[in-house]
Order: sequence, then structure tokens, then C-alpha cells
Amino acid sequence: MSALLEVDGLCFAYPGERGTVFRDVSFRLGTGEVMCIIGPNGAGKSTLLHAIVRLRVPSAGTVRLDGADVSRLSRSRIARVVGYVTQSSAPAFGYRVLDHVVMGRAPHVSLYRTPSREDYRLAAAGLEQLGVGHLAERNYLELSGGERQQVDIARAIVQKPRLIILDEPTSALDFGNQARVLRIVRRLAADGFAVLLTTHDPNQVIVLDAKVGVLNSDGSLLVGTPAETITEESLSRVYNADVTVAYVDKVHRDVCTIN
Ligand SMILES: Nc1ncnc2c1ncn2[C@@H]1O[C@H](COP(=O)(O)OP(=O)(O)OP(=O)(O)O)[C@@H](O)[C@H]1O
Repeated sequence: MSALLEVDGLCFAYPGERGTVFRDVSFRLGTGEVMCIIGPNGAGKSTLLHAIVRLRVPSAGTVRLDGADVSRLSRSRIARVVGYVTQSSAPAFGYRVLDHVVMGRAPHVSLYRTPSREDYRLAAAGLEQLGVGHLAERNYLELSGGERQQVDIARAIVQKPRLIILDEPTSALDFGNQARVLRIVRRLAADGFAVLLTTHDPNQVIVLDAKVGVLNSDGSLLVGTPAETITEESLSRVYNADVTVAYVDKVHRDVCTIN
């Protein structure tokens, strides 16, 4: 049986730029699985996510969603399978948060039809799920970066996709909200979603016990388990820093820190 997401031999170069951002990237992601892409700044993590959802056209390789080549799928077909939360979204208009989230229903709402009461119920439930129901009546543009991140994840969830892609979903979140988002990621996987996310914190990979893709600065992607990839030697090389990975009895897991 094919995996929900199949990436094979994917390569990407920005037009007019010398050299590829990533090359020969291959991995599989099935329903109920979480995969974290880690790697240094500028390695190409966001570009890889863009190429997967066809916001960027790769120079070689294929991406299949549920067996279908994404290069042959319309934008709305892709949106019915993939909910994508970008790093920063700055809409031109300051919609009410509930309306911003209900727009996540767009792939399920036919053209010219306004969202139904059920769409609004789902949007309100999505905000509650993320613990930000109290923001429903606020103006999206007046939210803090962390609040926006949580609202955007709610919007992706109400889209009812099968694969959720989150580009650095915790980058603007405090400790409490990071823990909440990681719990939500785990619950989404338990509910049968596939989740692909990028992060700068290797500890999250361990907490999520996720499949890992390490995007190196040479453009190669090393895929493995946390035990195989989250090691002092590997992290020190990838980040060009002195990284310690030590088992901490109190939390029953390895913890990564810089020295
Ligand atoms: N539109 C563009 N045109 C040319 N080069 C670009 C463009 N967008 C990004 N790049 C370059 O492509 C490389 C990968 O960028 P990308 O944003 O994918 O990296 P990243 O791993 O997500 O980085 P970060 O961790 O800092 O968010 C970088 O060298 C970046 O400067």
C-alpha cells in the first residue's frame, strides 16, 4: 500500500541561482505518522515544504499525495488533502479571527456559497481545540505572533485535510503553548492525520518520537529515527556548534542543549 505522502528524488534550484537548495530528497509519510524536518538556517526546509505542496516547482523528482502526482492536481484538490500553515501570514485585511478560521473551510465550500452554520461551528471548535476560543471575536491583525500561530493551526485543522504541514509551528510560542502545540500534533497523529513539520528544536523530535529528516547544508536529506539522528555527533556537525545530548532521569528521555 502506498503512503499518504511519497517524495522521490526531489531536487530544487531557485531560477537564476547557482546550485541546488536540496537534491535527491526521498521519504514516505503515512497516516498517523509525524515527521520533523530539522536543519540549519537557510538549509531549505521551507523551500522543501513549498515544493511538496507545489507552491514551488521542483527541478526534478516527484511528490505523490495518496498515490496522485501533485503536478497533475489542481490547487483545490491539493487543499482538500493538505492543510499548510506557513511561517508567517500577513493578510491584507484584518478579519475577525472566527472568519479567518472559517476561510479554512474554503476547499469544501462551493464557489459563491457563503460558509454555513456548520462551517462556523467547526471553526469555533477548532479554536477551542487550540485553546484560543477566547480570541474568536478579535481582529486577526491585532493578535500577537504566538496567537496568530495558534489561530493558523486551527484554520488548517478545520480544513479537514489528511496531511497537516506546519512550518516552524512553535517558533513564536512560549513554553506552555509549545507544549500545547506538541500535544495537539500527537493527538492529530493519533486521530489518523499525517503531520509534517519543521523545527529548530531537536528536543521536539524526541518529545514527539517522530520520524526525522535532517536537511544538511549540502542539500541532502538524511531520514531516520530520533535515536539515529539526534546524536551529539550529528547535531554538532549539522549546526556547526558544540551540542550535548544527555539522558535526563526526571523526564525519562534524552535532552539536547548547546554548550
Ligand atoms: N525567492 C528566493 N529566491 C532565491 N533564493 C531564495 C528564495 N527564497 C529562499 N531562498 C534561499 O534558499 C535557501 C533556503 O531557504 P529556506 O527559507 O527554504 O531555508 P530554511 O531552511 O527554511 O531557513 P530558516 O531555518 O532560516 O527558516 C536560502 O539560502 C535562501 O536564501
